[in-house]
Amino acid sequence: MSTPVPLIVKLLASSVSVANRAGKIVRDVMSKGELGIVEKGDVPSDWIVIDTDKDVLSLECPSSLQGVKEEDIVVWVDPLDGTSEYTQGFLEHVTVLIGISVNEKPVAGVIHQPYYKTINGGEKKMGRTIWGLQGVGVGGFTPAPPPDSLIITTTRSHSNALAEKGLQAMNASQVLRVGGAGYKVLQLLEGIASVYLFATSGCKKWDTCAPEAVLSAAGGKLTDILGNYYKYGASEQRLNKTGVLAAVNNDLHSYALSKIPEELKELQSKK
Ligand SMILES: Nc1ncnc2c1ncn2[C@@H]1O[C@H](COP(=O)(O)O)[C@@H](OP(=O)(O)O)[C@H]1O
Ligand SMILES: [Mg+2]
Repeated sequence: MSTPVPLIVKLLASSVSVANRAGKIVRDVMSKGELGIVEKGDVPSDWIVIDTDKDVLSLECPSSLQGVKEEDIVVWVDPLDGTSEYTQGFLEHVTVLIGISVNEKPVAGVIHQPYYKTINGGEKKMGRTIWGLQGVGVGGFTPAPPPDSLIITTTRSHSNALAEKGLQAMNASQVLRVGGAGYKVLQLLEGIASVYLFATSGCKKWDTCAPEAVLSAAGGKLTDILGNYYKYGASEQRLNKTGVLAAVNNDLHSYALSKIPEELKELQSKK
């Protein structure tokens, strides 16, 4: 008799399949040029996903996650992160996010890019799926070390005076303005940017849960601009009031945190 697959691994494997299908639906909707409303009970049968990703299903579950029970888990889903960019045709920025938290902490997650193109032997493939699992690592792509100079990635469509103040204080060699929390964390993981900074409120739990899970599985860190972790329990407020600060390793995170002006931290903590 084979041993049962631990719940977290099963959930992550299903999330990979769900994200792949969701990505296909996003592409189909875009190519038809219409956003329909699906009534409850009228979901097309090909939207129902029953398969699970075989590679993820065979991952070894770390001992710390083996005994996790259903009531300890909250899943945060953003079916279309980078919405403004989606409507404006910046399709590479769009992601499907599924974040799995256990006892308020993101431990596993999926970032799917529906419009990522690969050409293999002349054959074009659309979409790629990146996953992370605490204590195991990440898959679906090849991580790269951070750039040599300080490159910040930040919002393209939701900036304000506070966000700009934070950016100025970084004195970065370059600021990249792109859409979506998922895409910005991928830029960190692929060595395109060093730090993700959004020094104001606006992001929600469903924007940061999967990116935080994937980033931390790769050794990175995502917090608010005070350096505190967000909690992902079901009763937590949806809004990440005190901004986002993320980096691919602890040193870069501490460095960026030290550069955020106290005045800005105080303003955020009083909110
Ligand atoms: N001022 C604002 N108003 C509404 N949503 C905001 C916001 N600032 C940030 N967000 C949220 O943060 C996510 C990432 O923002 P950005 O792409 O600007 O970095 C967005 O996800 P969506 O694109 O899924 O709506 C959006 O939910
Ligand atoms: Mg979003």
